[in-house]
Amino acid sequence: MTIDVTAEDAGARHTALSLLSQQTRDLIDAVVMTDVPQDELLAVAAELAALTERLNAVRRDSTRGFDLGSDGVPRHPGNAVIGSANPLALPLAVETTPERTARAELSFRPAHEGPPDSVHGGVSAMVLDHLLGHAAAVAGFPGMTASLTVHYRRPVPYGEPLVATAEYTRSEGRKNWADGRIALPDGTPLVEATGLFITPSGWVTQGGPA
Ligand SMILES: CCCCC/C=C\C/C=C\C/C=C\C/C=C\CCCC(=O)SCCNC(=O)CCNC(=O)[C@H](O)C(C)(C)COP(=O)(O)OP(=O)(O)OC[C@H]1O[C@@H](n2cnc3c(N)ncnc32)[C@H](O)[C@@H]1OP(=O)(O)O
Repeated sequence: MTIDVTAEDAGARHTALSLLSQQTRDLIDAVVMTDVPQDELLAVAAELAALTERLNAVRRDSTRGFDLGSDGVPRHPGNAVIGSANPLALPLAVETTPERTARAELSFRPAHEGPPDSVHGGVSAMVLDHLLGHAAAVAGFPGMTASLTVHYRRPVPYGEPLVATAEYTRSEGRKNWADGRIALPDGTPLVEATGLFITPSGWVTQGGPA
């Protein structure tokens, strides 16, 4: 079966994909938290296998594209952190200032658990990696993460409102740095990070990632 997706309204299709992704996030959390009997687990697994088959009826050859706007803001529906069409993404809704900052309100979910009752350190690092890179990009310096230094100050709770912030700090040639943190709403820092984002030489002449 083939479907000409270009014939569909792109906005409506994106809305539908976002809805499917959100439903899948809810499903993931339900799987992590469920306590239904074993027979029911097996029955749901069989239904899910059938649903997966329906989605696989028409598959893309490559993942959804990445687009960096002239404002430095990435548009990337398949992204693992911000992608509205990626069930693994929170998704993070990032607010920016053109000068150098990025900010997002977020709440982690049970599926992000690492130590008991708190968020896996790798998940926190992933969020900060993205947000720091975002801050560098809106400052005019998009780049690939070369290094990320993370300091874990306090356990990060899931299911509670948190705030992530990042700020571009400086550049040396193609090397660009940003700092950021995940904090409680009252400003108490939980995780702090510094990242080095290197603009690949090809991007300098092309004006951004292809
Ligand atoms: C939405 C995210 C999509 C992914 C990113 C795409 C676009 C980004 C643009 C905007 C997006 C906005 C927000 C989000 C942005 C980012 C968030 C997450 C991004 C990622 O998730 S990204 C995946 C993980 N990331 C990689 O997959 C990198 C693999 N790697 C490479 O692609 C190369 O390795 C590269 C490009 C890093 C450097 O390559 P290169 O050839 O340009 O560098 P070169 O060797 O010329 O060195 C030049 C100078 O940097 C120093 N230097 C080099 N590497 C260093 C290191 N690691 N540590 C410390 N210093 C280093 C040298 O010592 C020299 O220093 P000096 O000039 O002083 O001698």
